[in-house]
Amino acid sequence: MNKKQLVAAIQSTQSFLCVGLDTDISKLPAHLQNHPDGVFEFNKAIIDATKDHCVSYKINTAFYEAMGLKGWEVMERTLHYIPDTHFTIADAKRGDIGNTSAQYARTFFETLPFDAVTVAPYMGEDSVRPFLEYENKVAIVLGLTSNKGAADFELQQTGSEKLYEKVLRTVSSWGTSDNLMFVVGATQAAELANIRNIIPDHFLLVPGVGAQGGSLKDVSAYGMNNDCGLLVNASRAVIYAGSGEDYATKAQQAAAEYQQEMALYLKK
Ligand SMILES: O=C(O)c1cc(=O)[nH]c(=O)n1[C@@H]1O[C@H](COP(=O)(O)O)[C@@H](O)[C@H]1O
Repeated sequence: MNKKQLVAAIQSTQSFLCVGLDTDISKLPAHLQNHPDGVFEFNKAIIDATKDHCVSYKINTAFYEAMGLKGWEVMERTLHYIPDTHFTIADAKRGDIGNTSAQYARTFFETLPFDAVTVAPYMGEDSVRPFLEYENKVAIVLGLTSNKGAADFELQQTGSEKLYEKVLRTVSSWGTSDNLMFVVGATQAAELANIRNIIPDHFLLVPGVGAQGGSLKDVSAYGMNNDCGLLVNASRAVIYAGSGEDYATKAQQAAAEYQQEMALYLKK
């Protein structure tokens, strides 16, 4: 799925919700704990329940890598279960010397046909470039993250600007708003107006609403552009909205609540 199709999906669904499939085996509802394919059954039910309320799914690879061989297989089946009307993100936060990044790009764009992968910019242009060489694929580069540690480097002043501002300005010159997006944490809404001055056209992947306390209202007020330009991710707040046998219904309700609020902001 490309940017144009994503914008059309946001318009028709009236949602810019990305559901995060951070499926933690220890948090599965009791009746799935001993199921031989519990993680996939859980993901399948969550996708069925939420697909009408969201436009994207983000699979955080850590939760699957932690399961070993079986985890990769579950991740692949989950990816193929997501309808192709939805934008798929591998949240893998990769980035290495050029030839290694090329293998990461192959992993997440060819072997596993995701639409996008999250990328760390620390190693510079040659580490990001291989992800930009694919048509209709997107590198989502970490800009200003949602965590406390964002203060350690990203928010530090480097000469006339903060480090994350330098990252946005420099990385955006390596590609286009078609093949690049940036991560900005919902907990960083105060910086969004400034971020929009630097990158007015790029989509932002915004994690940090729900469990991390970020405000959807503030993110929408300061982060939206003419294309919407936002994919707001919620993982735990949706997939663990319930913990019993009705977990999928509870997830649907949580996703529908986000979607209803998003529809209001899209109309503004
Ligand atoms: O790249 C990310 O997705 C990401 C960046 C960031 O700054 N903060 C952040 O929380 N994330 C991811 O977004 C998801 C947030 O999960 P919840 O806090 O449960 O909604 C997790 O998969 C995180 O790894």
